[in-house]
Amino acid sequence: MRIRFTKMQGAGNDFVVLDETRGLLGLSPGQYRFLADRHFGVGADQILSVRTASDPGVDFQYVIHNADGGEVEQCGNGARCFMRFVREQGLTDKDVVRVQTLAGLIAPRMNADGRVTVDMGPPIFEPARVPFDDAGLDAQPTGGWQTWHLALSTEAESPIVPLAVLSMGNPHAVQLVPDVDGAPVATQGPLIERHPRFPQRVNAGFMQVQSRGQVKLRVFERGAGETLACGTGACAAVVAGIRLGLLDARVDVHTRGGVLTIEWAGEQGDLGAPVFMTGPAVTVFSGEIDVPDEG
Ligand SMILES: N[C@@H](CCC[C@H](N)C(=O)O)C(=O)O
Repeated sequence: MRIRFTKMQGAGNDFVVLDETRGLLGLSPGQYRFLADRHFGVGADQILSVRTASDPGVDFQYVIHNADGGEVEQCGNGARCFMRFVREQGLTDKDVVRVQTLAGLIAPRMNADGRVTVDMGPPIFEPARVPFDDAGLDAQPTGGWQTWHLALSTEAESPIVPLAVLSMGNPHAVQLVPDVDGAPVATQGPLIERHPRFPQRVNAGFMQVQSRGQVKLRVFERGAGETLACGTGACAAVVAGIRLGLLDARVDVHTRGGVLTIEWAGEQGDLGAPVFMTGPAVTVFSGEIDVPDEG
């Protein structure tokens, strides 16, 4: 099957974007993996599918697959690219669109400077909804909130890591590190991603706080490995930092691929306040590719 695609990136987190508004392509997990493959396919951290929505008042449906072929609930950098895609392809002329995702409704807005701001909805803190299995674990009071001290393996010398656990529609575990460039992302990332306490696996964030308004962040993403940036990871890290008493309500997150600005008014009384994320969304190229049949 020959398909048209658009390659996009947001702060270096890269995507293959597919227009399925005129009909579903019916791709299998293996075919998503092929598109994401950097040697045999196009190459991407995630595949984004743009579909029509059935609910009145909702403009589009946005479906996300990780590079490993698994469907996931949410993708922040992808949401900004989604917005640029539907505008550039003439699928809408609206400045704000309402988009259905597996995690609920989000609302990307195109700014005059070309960046995109996304209302990502509220963070989720209840362990069962992350999902995170907290049975028998004691939360450690930390800076006005809590962290969970998890042994990363059953070996005697296993590191025990304090993690802030929350969901932005998808699961995140965030730890504070003194120096993000020297952080053990490659070694601890896969262990945290597949820790048995996270039944649907988890995205593992490593955050260095530089000031109350500036952090550096690296994320080992579930289903994709370390990426140059993770939008939901940036939202989760900032929300965690605010709840831990370390950050103000507006924070610039410096990733390896660019800067994302995250705003959350939750500590002013309403933990259900939405998180806003602003950052770049860039089209790289478009093309066609033959996707092998499976079987
Ligand atoms: N890169 C994304 C997150 C994509 C999904 C994530 N890997 C997961 O499995 O939850 C972002 O920008 O948020």
